[in-house]
Order: sequence, then structure tokens, then C-alpha cells
Amino acid sequence: MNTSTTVLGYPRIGPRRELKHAVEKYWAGKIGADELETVARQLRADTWSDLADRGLDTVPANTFAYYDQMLDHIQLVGAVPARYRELGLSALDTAFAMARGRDEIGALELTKWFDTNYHYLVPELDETTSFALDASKPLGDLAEAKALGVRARPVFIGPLTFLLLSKPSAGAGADFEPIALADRLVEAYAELLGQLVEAGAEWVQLDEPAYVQDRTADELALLESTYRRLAALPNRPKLVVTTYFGDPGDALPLLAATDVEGIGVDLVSAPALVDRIAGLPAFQRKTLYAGLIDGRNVWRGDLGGALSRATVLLGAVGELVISTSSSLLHVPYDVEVETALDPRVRERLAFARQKVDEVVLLGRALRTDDGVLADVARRPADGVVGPAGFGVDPAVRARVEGLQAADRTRAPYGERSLAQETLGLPPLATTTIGSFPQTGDVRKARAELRTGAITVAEYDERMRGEIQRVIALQEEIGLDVLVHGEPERNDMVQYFAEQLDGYAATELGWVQSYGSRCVRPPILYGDVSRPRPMTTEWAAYAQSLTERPVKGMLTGPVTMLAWSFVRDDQPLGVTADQVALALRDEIADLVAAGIRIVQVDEPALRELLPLREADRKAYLEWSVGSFRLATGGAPSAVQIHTHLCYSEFGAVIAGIDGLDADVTTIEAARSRMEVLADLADIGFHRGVGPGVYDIHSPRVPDRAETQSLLDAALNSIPAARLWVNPDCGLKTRTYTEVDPALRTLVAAAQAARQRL
Ligand SMILES: CN1c2c(nc(N)[nH]c2=O)NC[C@@H]1CNc1ccc(C(=O)N[C@@H](CCC(=O)N[C@@H](CCC(=O)N[C@@H](CCC(=O)O)C(=O)O)C(=O)O)C(=O)O)cc1
Ligand SMILES: N[C@@H](CCS)C(=O)O
Ligand SMILES: [Zn+2]
Repeated sequence: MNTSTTVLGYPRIGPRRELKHAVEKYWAGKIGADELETVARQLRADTWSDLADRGLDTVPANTFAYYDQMLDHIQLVGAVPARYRELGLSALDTAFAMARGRDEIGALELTKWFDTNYHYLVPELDETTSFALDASKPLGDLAEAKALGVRARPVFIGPLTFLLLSKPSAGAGADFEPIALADRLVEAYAELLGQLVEAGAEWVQLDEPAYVQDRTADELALLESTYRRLAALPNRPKLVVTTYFGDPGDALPLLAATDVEGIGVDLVSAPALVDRIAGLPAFQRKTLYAGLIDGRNVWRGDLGGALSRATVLLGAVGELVISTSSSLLHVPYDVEVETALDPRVRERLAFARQKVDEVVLLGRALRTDDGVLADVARRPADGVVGPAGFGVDPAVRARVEGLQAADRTRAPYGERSLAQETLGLPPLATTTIGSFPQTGDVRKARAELRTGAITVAEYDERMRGEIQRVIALQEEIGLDVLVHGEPERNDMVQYFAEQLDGYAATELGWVQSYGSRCVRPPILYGDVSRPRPMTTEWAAYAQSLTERPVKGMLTGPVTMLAWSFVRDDQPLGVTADQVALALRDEIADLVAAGIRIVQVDEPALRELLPLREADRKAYLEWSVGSFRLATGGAPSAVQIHTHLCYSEFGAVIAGIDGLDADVTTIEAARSRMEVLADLADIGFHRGVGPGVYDIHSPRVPDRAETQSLLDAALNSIPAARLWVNPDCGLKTRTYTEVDPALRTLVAAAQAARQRL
């Protein structure tokens, strides 16, 4: 038999977010480490059993993580920064300290995993880093899988991707680059592979997705030499080196030239790889892990097309493993439980479990001629927009086709900033990013509304009460530009998606975003339009409570796409323009309701940036264009804010400038204000608020810390254009943290004003 089936990775939060609930209870001191570990072990066992029962030949192991796989990898290779080691905590609590900060010690930086909405913790390395292997976690996994009788393949971040995603620690030399540690790190991998083969691992998967990004000649050479070296080890399991989310380009033949037994590729994002692989004779001696089923979008696979590709590959490679294009971490567990979904949408969807079934079906179709083959081959490619015009809106299409360049252009910034002087804002104006803590009461109210325990009128009344409290608190603290606090929003994308036509929402389609935090990405299946205003009542109510300006709060078109599962039957730019038109109408309604500042959040602008430079210009054109279409109708006196977070922004700094927002608030605290240099480089000349409060950590920063971040910002941005704000929304924090942190922030701004 020269075909088999697997998946590259699987969700780990549990079908009902069991892991999230257990981890949060552990943090709250409600359960101990033993109980947490029991939940985790059960989740791993349930996953492996389900995957094996569904018919996969091998399953991934070591893909479970309490918080993040990168964080686990830091511990695996012994790269825990000294400040966390010195806390003298258990391994579990050390990991949580790195993830969340502890006492006076901040957390590691959190950033996007390639172009996904998953976030990893960024390892910090320097010349003194010495790796020391602790393989207890993957060895434990292997033993657990063995006890269940499943064939498990431990999965690890590859050494080069680990280094390429790391950053120099604060004390590193100016010229230090983490990749310089490759030699040292490969020794730790050699030891790891030795231990895994002793423990019975047949295959080990090393993920090198960093090689679908542009890489230097040296980095490419290092890929080849590293895998030659690992492949030459006398005592090791078989190795499969996988890339995903794009085309490995020049890395592919280099890897193929080494003696690693397996290579994994993403044939969904890079279908042309089929022909390249067929043209590389080295693959005749390799096992190809063929990523034929999409690991990160939710549409049912085109199994007929996948089968044709698999058949071509079968003749070109030594062995073929039918697999997913990436880990299934990025999709929800099971579409079968979504009974409230419109059947015309649901029948087009495959979540993780259904994707496993697709992989198994393809494998069976390739292996046997039992009729499945004919069935699969006959199955039509599933379009997104259905038959009989389902999901099609001719009026929306006509409006997009009729767009002109002028629709994306406001008056010049100078003219706008003059007109906005009527807002009467001081230098170093203080504001927040939008959300205030989503308290237990707020979430409970929403849960009660869902079950029918309270009426819509009661729910609205509770939300108004919350808005009243939040406005009064902001006035008392002394903030200049207020927000309504977003209590009525379950999520900044889902909330809008639930009100837009062309979008569907799930009930249990949770996907891990970071740590214990999950999102339910809505499904954008058809043409998008806005049947009625979405936010005006809440915004107008909040504004009626105060003389100070209240920001209207919207989620921008790029982020609406990035954090949804989006139709793939038309260019993203067209879909983004449809969303933008809905937002443009919303802004007009907000302005008509008396709102003078509107914030259009685009935290995902960087996230969707293509991984290869060559594709970026076209992306920035449509993404920036859609934001400008959304905001382009706002009168000059209306101040447009945007907000960005969860990324390093150097690569999109010109795009941020292109948004032409009057004020840009941007995450900066955790990365020690790195973004300031990028803004200075392009001569950014509009209002900017680099975050001075790291809201991803439960730590409350003290006055000196906040002041020093503000001073750093004042060194490169004139006070008249500098805003003072947190890094991001406060929804994940508690009032005991937010209240003192905001008072500190306002005090720091007032003190700095005195010195002007
Ligand atoms: C800004 N970020 C976001 C990203 N993506 C998004 N789609 N949204 C974002 O905001 N990507 C980048 C970052 C990632 N950051 C976060 C931050 C916070 C969360 C988060 O808090 N997620 C919540 C779930 C939010 C939600 O949808 N809440 C719903 C459902 C609440 C719920 O679980 N209800 C319980 C009952 C509760 C009770 O009775 O008290 C239930 O139904 O069982 C709501 O508020 O209605 C999380 O808990 O993980 C995510 C990403
Ligand atoms: N307005 C949103 C932005 C998060 S990126 C919030 O404050 O939560
Ligand atoms: Zn944010």
C-alpha cells in the first residue's frame, strides 16, 4: 500500500471549549493542576480516538497545548527567559507566567501566527541562550496515544521556523539575530529525535511554514544543511518536513535534495505545486504529505478535483499521504451540531470532523475501486453561492460595479484637521479603544436572552445601564474622548455579521484565538448588505449622556473578512467593497445621529498581508481601498479614527498611512514602542496614539511605567498629534485592573501636558 491518510493538526480547545473553562478555573484558583491535567488528558484521548475511529491511518500528537504550541516549544528546548525561570514555579505555572505576566514581570509578546487569527507567544533569545531539552510532554503524549492503540506522529515547530519567529531579547547585542543559534538548537532537536525513536515514534513532523515567506539565500542554505544534518542522524524516526499557508518556492527542491523521508505541502493555497512536484525526480523517493483538504476555511472540499490531483501525484512520488493543507486548529470542530444554520449554507460546510471524513474518503477512493471512487469523482465542486440565486444580491453587485475613485477620497488632511478643531480636544487627548470589561453580568444577560429567560426589552435595558456606568466612569476618570464600552457586542466581528445579510453565524463554531480566548468566526457566504442601521441607537444613547464626544465604533472591512470564513468564489477585494458599502451607510447614519468621531477598527490589516512580498501591492490596494470606501463619505468635521493591534506593523506602515484616518491608535506597549520608529521613517503626519497600557496582561502598570512609555512617544511625536490610550480594547480585563490603569494613564497625560 503506498497511500495513507492523516491530518497535520487538530483543534484542542474541546468541542464545548472544555479546555478554556478548565484553564480559566485553574487561573482563578478554583481547581488544581491535577484536575486541569485530567481535563487535558481526556481531550487528547477523545481527539485521538475520534480521529482513529473516523478512519485516519495516523494521527498527530503533541499538538495539544494549554495555551500555545510556541510556548510549549520554548519549554521543550529550554529557552525560558531567566526572569521567568527565576520565579521558581512549576513548569505549568512558568508557562502561564510567560503567557500572562506575573507580579512585576510582563508577559512575552503575543503576535499573529502567519496570516491567521491565531496568536503565538514570541520567544526571546540572545547570545547567552543555551538550549536544554525537556521532552517530557511529547513523550507523555506518545505514551498516551500508544495506550489507546493509535499510531501517533509527534508534531513540532521546526528549528528554523522557531528561530525565524523569535526575537532578540532586550539584552541581546545590536547585531544579534536568533537564527545565529541554529547550530545549537539543532543539537537539541537531534537529542529530541533520539528520545522519540526510542519511545517508538515511527514518524516525526517538523513544521517549517516560515519557508513559504520570502527567505534570504543564507536562510535557504540553512534549511538544506539543517535537514541534511538531521537526516544523517544514525538513530532517528522518519522525518516529514511540512510547509503550509503558501508555496515553499525555492525551499522545495532544497528540501527534496536532503534525505528526509517526507515533505508536506499545502496544495490548497498553492495548487501549482502538483506539477512542480511531478517534475522533481527526487520526489520518487519521498513520501508526500499532500495537503489536499483545506485546513483553514470551512467550505466542503472539491473532492473530484482533489482526487485528480492525488492521482497525478500518485505516479510522481514514492508514497502519498492524503492530508490537510494545514493544521485544523483554525476551523471549528463539527458542523453537525449547527442545527440553526440555514441548510443551504450548512450543506456547503465542512468543519474539522467533516474534513477528516473528506481526507478518509479521498484515501479510500485512491486505494480501492469499491465505488467510492466513482461517487467522489462525480461530486461537483461545491460553489459557495448556491443555486437559484441564493446569496446573490443584484443591487449590491451593481453598486460595487458603479464605484468611482472619488468614493474613496476625503478632503485633504489639513482641511479636515481644521474642521475638527470644533471638537475642542486638548493636546495629548486621552481615549480608550472601545470595549470596557465584558463582565459576568453582561455575558449572563446575553446568555439569558439566548435562552429566552429575559426579553429583548429587558436585555436592552441592562445594556443601557452598563453604558451609563461606563460613560459616568470615563467622565469621572477624566478621559477626553469617550466610548460606549461595547457591552452589547459578543464579538467585534460576529456582532456585525449577525446583522448583515450574506453572513451566517454559528452557535458552537469556536476557534482558539489565543490562550483561553476563542472566537466564532462568522461565515460570509453571499453578497453582503445592511438591512438596517446596526449601531446608531447605542451610540446616540451614549452620546446623550455626556457633553464629551463619544466615538462611534465599527469594525472595518478587512477585519470583517480576516476574522470570518469567507466565500472563495470571487476576489476578496470585491467582497471587502461590499462590506465597506454597508459600513459607509452606517457611518452616514451615525453622523446623522450626532456622532462626531467614528472609529473603524482594522486590527487585521497586517494579518491578511500576503506572506510573499510579490503579492503585497495588490493586497494593499484592495484592503486600503475598501477602508477608504467605508470612510470616504464622512464629512471633514467628522474625525475618523482607526485602530490596529496584534502585530508588528513595519511591513504595512505605508498601508496604514494610506488609510488616511485622522487618528490611528496602535498597539505598542508590549513591543516597547517599536512602531514609533516605523512611523517616523515614513514621516507619518496625522494623529497617532501608540498604546501605553498593555491590556493583554492582567498586570496593572504603575505610573512610572506608563509615564516612560508616554515620554518615549513624546520624543518622536509632537504633543498636538499624540493621543494617549491603551493598546487595545479592555473587554478581556476586569474593572479592578482597568480602573486604576486608566486613572494612571490620565494622570500621566495630565502631567505631560503640564510640562508642555
Ligand atoms: C481583538 N481580537 C479579536 C480577534 N478576533 C475576533 N473575532 N474578535 C476579536 O475581538 N482576533 C484578535 C483579537 C483576539 N482577541 C480576543 C479577545 C477576546 C476574546 C474573547 O473574549 N472571547 C470570548 C468569547 C467572546 C464571545 O463571543 N462571547 C459571547 C459568548 C459568551 C459565552 O461564552 N457565553 C457563555 C455563557 C456565559 C455566562 O453565562 O456567563 C456560553 O454561551 O456558554 C457573548 O459575549 O455573548 C471567550 O470567552 O473566549 C477573543 C479574542
Ligand atoms: N473596538 C475594539 C477593538 C479591538 S481590536 C475593542 O475595543 O475591543
Ligand atoms: Zn485592538
